[in-house]
Amino acid sequence: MVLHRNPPRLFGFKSKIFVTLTKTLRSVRVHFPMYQSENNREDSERTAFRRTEKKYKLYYDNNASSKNKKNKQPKPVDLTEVLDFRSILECHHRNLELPQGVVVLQDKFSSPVFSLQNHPGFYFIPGALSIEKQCDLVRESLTEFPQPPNRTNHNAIYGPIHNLFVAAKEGKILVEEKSPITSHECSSDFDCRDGEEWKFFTEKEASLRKCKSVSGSSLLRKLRWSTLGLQFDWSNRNYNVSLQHNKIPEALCELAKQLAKPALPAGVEFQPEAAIVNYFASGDTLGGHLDDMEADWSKPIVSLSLGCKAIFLLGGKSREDAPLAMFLRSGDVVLMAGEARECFHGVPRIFTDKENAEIGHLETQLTQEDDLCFLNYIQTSRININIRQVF
Ligand SMILES: O=C(O)CCC(=O)C(=O)O
Ligand SMILES: [Fe+2]
Repeated sequence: MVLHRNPPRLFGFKSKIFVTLTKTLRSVRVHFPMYQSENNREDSERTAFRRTEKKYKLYYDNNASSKNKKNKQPKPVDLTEVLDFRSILECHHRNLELPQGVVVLQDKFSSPVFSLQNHPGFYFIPGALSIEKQCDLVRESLTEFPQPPNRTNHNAIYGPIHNLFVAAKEGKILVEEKSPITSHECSSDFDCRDGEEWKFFTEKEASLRKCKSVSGSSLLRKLRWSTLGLQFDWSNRNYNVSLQHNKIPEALCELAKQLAKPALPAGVEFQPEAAIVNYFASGDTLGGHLDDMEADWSKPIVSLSLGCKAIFLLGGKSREDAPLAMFLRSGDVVLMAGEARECFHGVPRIFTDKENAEIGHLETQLTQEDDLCFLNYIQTSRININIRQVF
């Protein structure tokens, strides 16, 4: 599944208009399934960025004898060209050597900060987040961050959903109920669902209601994004300051301010105002895009990785520039500021198999009874939190 952040109803009658609109935008941050269709091979290989995405994307071996997807083997991928900042860090610790084009910024920081000669404004901090911090952020990303008034990809269909993670854990079912709410009472245009209201019920209660329903666990699996702080309106591609919102939680704000420092001149402080939390399951990708809706590009985007290992592609200012592939592991932090903000980037692959996911440290930490549900989720998922200053 390709990560898409537009309200799904746009795939209905509005889809043609929306496709035309998005094609005219300079940066299409969203990849639509129809753009990437396997039937449309030419299109998927059109640019250098697309070709590299295709190289690393998850494909299954067609020749595998079993038709059962669970037993299908992923096609092997050549990972020899993927930059690995963890081994660069280990090597640097051993003998202070660095590969050509990689620069180390500061060593007094507990984790060194790497930058790339060819990509000014891009910074990589391997293992910047402690294991405890990673676990806290995984828990928060699943319980607190998707809570209303924060919006998620589910808002457009179901309206605000409270306590999705707990409901999924308890086997609850979301059921549609007709209510007297009328359109003019809705909080925003793109959130109106003409008198429908969805509520969680136990399986037994839901079966008695005979209404449209969907399981909490299926909704959790399909959770693609949530937004914190100022809310981003994906259909209009702007921050809609009139939407009700909470400030970014204090601890996340402080963390982002600290982490942003290497990308800012001394004395300039980062002001976190909005964040996007991306949830990836096996096979999910985030297509090449630019993040260009913020006013001041000298301020970094602070991007935190949690859970399964991923491949991140850092391209140039054109999709024709061949991107650099690098691994992103749980605890790694990326900063993109200045010129790097004009560079296309995306995530073509996450690794959910035991050998490649590299989440052993989370598995040893999340052992308490209460944590098993988080462990269960993160063993086959990746979460990315990227924090922005909007104005
Ligand atoms: O998942 C990632 O590491 C990158 C996310 C990203 O680029 C975005 O949300 O704009
Ligand atoms: Fe991005």
